[in-house]
Amino acid sequence: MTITQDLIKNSKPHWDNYIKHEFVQKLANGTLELKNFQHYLMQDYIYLFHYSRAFALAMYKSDNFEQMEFSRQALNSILDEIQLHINYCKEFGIDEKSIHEQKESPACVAYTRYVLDCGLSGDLTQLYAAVIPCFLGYAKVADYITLNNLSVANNPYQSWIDMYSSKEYQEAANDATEFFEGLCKDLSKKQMGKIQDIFTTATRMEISFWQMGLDLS
Ligand SMILES: Cc1ncc(CN)c(N)n1
Repeated sequence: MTITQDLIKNSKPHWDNYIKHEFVQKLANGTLELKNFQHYLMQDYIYLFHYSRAFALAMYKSDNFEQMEFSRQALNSILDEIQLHINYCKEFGIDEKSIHEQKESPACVAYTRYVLDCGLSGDLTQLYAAVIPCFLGYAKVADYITLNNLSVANNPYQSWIDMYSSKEYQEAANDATEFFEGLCKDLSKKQMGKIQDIFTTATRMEISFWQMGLDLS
């Protein structure tokens, strides 16, 4: 069992509640109301802003150029994706002005500032423990939908599913996971306890993020 498989196992049942959340089920079967998806998408824009800050912090927390290069590439690809995200929002009837004018939801504040705090008060490995549930989790959500054939014909959210099932996203998630496992490999049992705690907390934050989409909170 890999380090990440072990972290996932120990974070159950939260991990399963994240991957199979009601928001995911509705997105897969096409019954998610547009207003819920729009709210989620708009908040995800803010989320991705702070997530980018987390990778900038990861560069600062790096011990060598190799580590710095990994986070630089991850940051570059998120920054490229932001424009795609804005275009994607437009397809779902959200204009750029309302994205910028919206208020950040409590779930988004809690999650993103938690991730940043892990990096500010901890080291690079702790910061990656907080971002891996996000990076890898969405690849697993897409796998869960596609491998179980949960998506329906003419699903309005198919492009979202396709984006996270894409070879590019899946490879990026695997690369980040491998990088994270490299950072963990010489940690003591006590240090791994802290990593588990962060990983599980970030997983619980992902559940709250889906719930925010459903509750329009
Ligand atoms: C909340 C959240 N978690 C994960 C992802 C996928 N990187 C995302 N866009 N937003």
